[in-house]
Amino acid sequence: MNFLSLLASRSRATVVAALTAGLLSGAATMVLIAVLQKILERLDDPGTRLLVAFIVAAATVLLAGAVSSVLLIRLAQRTVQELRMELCRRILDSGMRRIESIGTARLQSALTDDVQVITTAVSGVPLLTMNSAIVVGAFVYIGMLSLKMLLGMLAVLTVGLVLYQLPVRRAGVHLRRAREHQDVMHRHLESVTRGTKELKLDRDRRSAVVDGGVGETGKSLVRDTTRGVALYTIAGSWGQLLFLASIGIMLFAGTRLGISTEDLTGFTLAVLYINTPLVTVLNLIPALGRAATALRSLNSLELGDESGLHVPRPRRGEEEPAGVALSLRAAAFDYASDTEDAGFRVGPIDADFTPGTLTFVVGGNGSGKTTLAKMLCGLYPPSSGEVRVNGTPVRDTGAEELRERIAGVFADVHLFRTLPSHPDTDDDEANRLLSRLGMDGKVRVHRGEFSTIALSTGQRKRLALVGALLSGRPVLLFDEWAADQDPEFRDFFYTVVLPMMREQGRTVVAITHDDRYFYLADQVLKLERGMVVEPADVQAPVGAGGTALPGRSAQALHPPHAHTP
Ligand SMILES: Nc1ncnc2c1ncn2[C@@H]1O[C@H](COP(=O)(O)OP(=O)(O)OP(=O)(O)O)[C@@H](O)[C@H]1O
Repeated sequence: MNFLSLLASRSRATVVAALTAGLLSGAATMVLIAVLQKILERLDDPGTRLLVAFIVAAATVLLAGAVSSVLLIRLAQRTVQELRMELCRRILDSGMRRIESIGTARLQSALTDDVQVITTAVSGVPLLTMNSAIVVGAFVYIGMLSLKMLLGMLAVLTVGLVLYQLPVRRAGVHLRRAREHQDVMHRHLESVTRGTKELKLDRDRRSAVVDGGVGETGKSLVRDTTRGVALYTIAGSWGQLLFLASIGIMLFAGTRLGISTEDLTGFTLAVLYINTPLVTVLNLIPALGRAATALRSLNSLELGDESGLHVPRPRRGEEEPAGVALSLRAAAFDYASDTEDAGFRVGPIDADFTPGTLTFVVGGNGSGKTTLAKMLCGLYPPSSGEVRVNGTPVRDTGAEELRERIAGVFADVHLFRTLPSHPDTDDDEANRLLSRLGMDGKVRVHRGEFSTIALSTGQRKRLALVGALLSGRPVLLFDEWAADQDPEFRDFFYTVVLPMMREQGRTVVAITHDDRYFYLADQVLKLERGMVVEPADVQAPVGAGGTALPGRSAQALHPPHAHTP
């Protein structure tokens, strides 16, 4: 995707119409200069015909230019908006690993800085087109006056363009470097916004991030941006200088070359007339250079390629069993290593997760629990082996087919203000659930939207749980949901919520470290260094049957029944 094809790809018809109007404006410019020249030759009595010609030519220059600009302004603004939407879609269409390896700082930078730079350049396109048309029109006029003058002009311009390339190339190098500094800058800024608490507590680190990180990167960013833009400006001034020099050369050498005084007047008039449009065009070139760098940077993200996972959904609309069984068959996921060492492998794992069962995935930190969950959800395609949905390999159905059956609450959950849309969900049901989770008086749901999400970490997770339960998805996955909950709600989660979901025929998978509840599970998958190992005997603790909170029976919860999308 380059800058012009970006515009042209949106609406060819608009581009063609805008260019036609631009060309008309350029042609009218040519006529206008010719008319001006004729008027200058007969200043004592220009006559009505010249007056009418002047009015028509001037009106056409302005009107055609305005039409071209308006068409391009609309197109430019729509292009930027579509670019932003496309970028969001492509990010969400990309494989999780790709997103993780790009990192949030770079994605943020793409969605804000790059799109902003492109917006600036795209907004300049109408001016650029209109003024370029005027410049081209004037050139054609010069050619019509005298081929010698046009050739002389083109010779000067060719030398100018060749020399123009030198600073422009160098400017490109600086702008590309500046773009890289910008990514680093976003990483530092992310530390400031996400690590505020830690930075407030640690003066040395604060100084390292602010002075060393933001400060030093900022210096490099300022240096390379300034050099890049300055070089473009110098190149622009050089172009303008050559243009003016061509007037001097023509005026001094023109008569010796056999060019008439009238033609030389016309030439001077044309060159002076296009001086302002030319300066405008040359001033817009740095913005185009920056936009080209931003586009290259967007292209280098290589988004939207979830290899092997994007296949049509052949089973849409067909009858399916209410429950969804997931299974892993020799499924393994390999993390490539950044260093010389071998990366980390989770698997190969064979496991079944059947409807109406509760599986606990347990193991030490870094043993591979979350990775297994991501494979099971279709977020990570297995490096080898397969994930199956109701016995059909995901590779045959597409990961989307799997993902649409799962509601997950991950350890680093992002809470949306709105509940997942589900036909059976109503506000009352959501509010009943909120009340069961001790959130009444704090949060209400109105028209599917939480009244607030400015809550504690544990409370936000309760809201995410409400969303998952109301989603009606047949598979539920919780990654250490209870870790942030107080003992009362932790107990409620394990002894009421999870068994209730199981009773409804859902396939429930919970990653946990809470060994006192392991006895509640139908199966416990224990991971060690990426492999499933035999768990130690899981015993029901004394009095385990009485752990449900008084008055909070499974029946009192009333979440909707599992359904297939
Ligand atoms: N984004 C990543 N890039 C590279 N390697 C990773 C990444 N995430 C995890 N790993 C590797 O995979 C291993 C397992 O990570 P995973 O998050 O699955 O562990 P976990 O059992 O969920 O740990 P925890 O209990 O701490 O959440 C890690 O030890 C690490 O070596």
